[in-house]
Amino acid sequence: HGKVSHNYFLSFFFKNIADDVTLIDVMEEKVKGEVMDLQHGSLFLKTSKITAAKDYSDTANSRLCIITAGVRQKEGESRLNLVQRNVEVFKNIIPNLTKYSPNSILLVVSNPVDILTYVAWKLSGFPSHRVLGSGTNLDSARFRFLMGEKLKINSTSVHGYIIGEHGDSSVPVWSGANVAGVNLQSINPEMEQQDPDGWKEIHKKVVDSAYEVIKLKGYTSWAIGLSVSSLTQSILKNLRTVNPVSTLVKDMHGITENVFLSLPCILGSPGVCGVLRQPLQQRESEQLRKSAATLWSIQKDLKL
Ligand SMILES: O=C1N[C@](c2ccsc2)(c2cccc(Nc3ccc(F)cc3)n2)CC(O)=C1Sc1ccccc1Cl
Repeated sequence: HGKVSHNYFLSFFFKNIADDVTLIDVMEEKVKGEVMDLQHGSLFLKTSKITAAKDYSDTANSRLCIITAGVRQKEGESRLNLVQRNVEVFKNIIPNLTKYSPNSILLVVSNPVDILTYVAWKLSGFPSHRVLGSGTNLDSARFRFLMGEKLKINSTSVHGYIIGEHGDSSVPVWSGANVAGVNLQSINPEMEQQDPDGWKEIHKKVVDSAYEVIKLKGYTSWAIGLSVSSLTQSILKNLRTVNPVSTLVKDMHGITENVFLSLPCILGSPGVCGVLRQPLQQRESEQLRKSAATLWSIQKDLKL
């Protein structure tokens, strides 16, 4: 809602992700103005149809529905209270989207993303492979950027996954961090323990930099927009790339509840085509199970 959500998607238009984009927002005048302003740039874009929806019927037969709507966390508001307010917002959005696009894929970006992806799954009744959350895709992008800075190697060649719960409690999979298959752990085995070059510091910087951007500019838009654009491209073009996104992880890594957490997923036109079972250290799978329990303790009380 407001200026942030639409900034998310400028990268959409710059990267020719889709040829037909419909924006819908409770701020009807705002979205009408945004779309007009984008249409005036058509000469310079390759997105043939940009529409401001007057109502949900204008979103009919969408292949992919991206949900960025949500209320902002109030000063000192508990996460549970924020979630319940966002559940009310989703009770409006999800049934309307699925009524007009019953075969679409739902991609949730709104925070807290792992819980709201579960909420979208429950409210939509869709099979779990057609409901995913941006999850730790942004966390992992920042992680690869920071490792690339440290190694002076382009982040596209520095591989590494942050999995689990998006945000403060995310889990870096150090055993998988590598350049050209050369595991960073073998480059300096102590990185887990003494951590001479501050590798542990990198995961902390992933979290701290989120707060730093908020402090400096008040919100985040470009990195999340670009990271969601890349997920969208893989789905709409059936690229089958592997990305850390929030998916139903029940029966994986000893998790028994219906919760959504990020694991490496193969993304294509069906949605989540597969989930990679990474060998995790005891400590890593324990953190996933701890997050699963935390999310379930909130989810079980939600009135859906
Ligand atoms: O880059 C961000 N910015 C946000 C933000 C805030 C206002 S506008 C955008 C951010 C930044 C910092 C904290 C934070 N916390 C939060 C937790 C639960 C919510 F429901 C909403 C926000 N959110 C939203 C968000 O999730 C991110 S990524 C992020 C956040 C915290 C730790 C690590 C990462 Cl990789």
